[in-house]
Amino acid sequence: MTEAAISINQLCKTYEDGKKALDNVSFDVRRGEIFGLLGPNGAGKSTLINILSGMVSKTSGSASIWGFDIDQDHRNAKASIGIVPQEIVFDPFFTPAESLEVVAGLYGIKKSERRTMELLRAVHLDDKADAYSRTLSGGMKRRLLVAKAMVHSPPILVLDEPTAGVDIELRQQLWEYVEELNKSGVTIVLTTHYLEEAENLCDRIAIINHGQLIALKTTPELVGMAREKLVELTLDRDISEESDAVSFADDQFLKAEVVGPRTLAVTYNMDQTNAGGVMRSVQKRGYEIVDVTTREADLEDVFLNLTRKAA
Ligand SMILES: Nc1ncnc2c1ncn2[C@@H]1O[C@H](COP(=O)(O)OP(=O)(O)OP(=O)(O)O)[C@@H](O)[C@H]1O
Repeated sequence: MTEAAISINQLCKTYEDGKKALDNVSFDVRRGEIFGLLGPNGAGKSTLINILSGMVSKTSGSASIWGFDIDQDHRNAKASIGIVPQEIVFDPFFTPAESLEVVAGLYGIKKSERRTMELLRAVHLDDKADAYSRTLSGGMKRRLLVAKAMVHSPPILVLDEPTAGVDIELRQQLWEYVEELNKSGVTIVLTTHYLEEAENLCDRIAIINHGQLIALKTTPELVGMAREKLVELTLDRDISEESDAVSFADDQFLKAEVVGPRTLAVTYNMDQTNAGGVMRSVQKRGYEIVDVTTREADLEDVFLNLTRKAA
């Protein structure tokens, strides 16, 4: 049996003030995958990651990292994971090279086995090796954090909102590096608010909301859950009568909205009808259709639907 990279079992966390941040969460992250942990603000993502890193103590349940229980085999569990924190924390008086050397020292890595320059090159910071960290841009600081998390060559890298405040080009570079790491065998767990990034990068995605796991599926399965489609019709004349739009809504469509004087947006479920059905319904009321656009649901729609239902 191949062991999971991370195994989480009935994990609960209630903070001292009574706030229940995790409510009986169980799931596995498989070895070698890119796993996305999504959820709205305050869902419990950071709490979960902080429990794995040992920064927050759990209330009940269990978790193991690379087969090592976080309570019983704390040292090995910690050695198996590298965490890129949400907040930028670093010592402004160290250079990037020194920062990595300090971390390597903390992990007891021999000087001959350190990979300081290799890591800096990987995150495109080799030309800044000897600059003061305080002179680095926000994006550079974040990339330095990724390098710091990889100093002890852990088999799992966890990135908690790694691209918040990072511009598009740097985000792209960061993801390229993350994908390279993954290809070399590193299991990746990331939390992000950028659903598009999760959709492009992740093999599987878990969604948590109010401390509960509400979905865990492969990315295509999750996107496939979106059975809603939107068709926007431009008609030959103004949709003057309010009753026209309302009656479209009666035709088993999920929503019919007048979005412009001559434009009608209809949302329907692909299992119930199709764009042809929508157009027939409009034509039946005496309108000619001048233009049609359709939009497929994406991960964002699924995410909103699931979190709305669970609210
Ligand atoms: N130290 C704490 N004491 C009390 N409540 C806390 C503490 N840390 C977090 N919480 C609460 O627990 C819940 C989960 O927070 P958490 O930071 O894990 O969510 P999150 O999904 O990471 O959100 P975000 O995306 O905003 O970081 C929130 O309601 C939060 O206010």
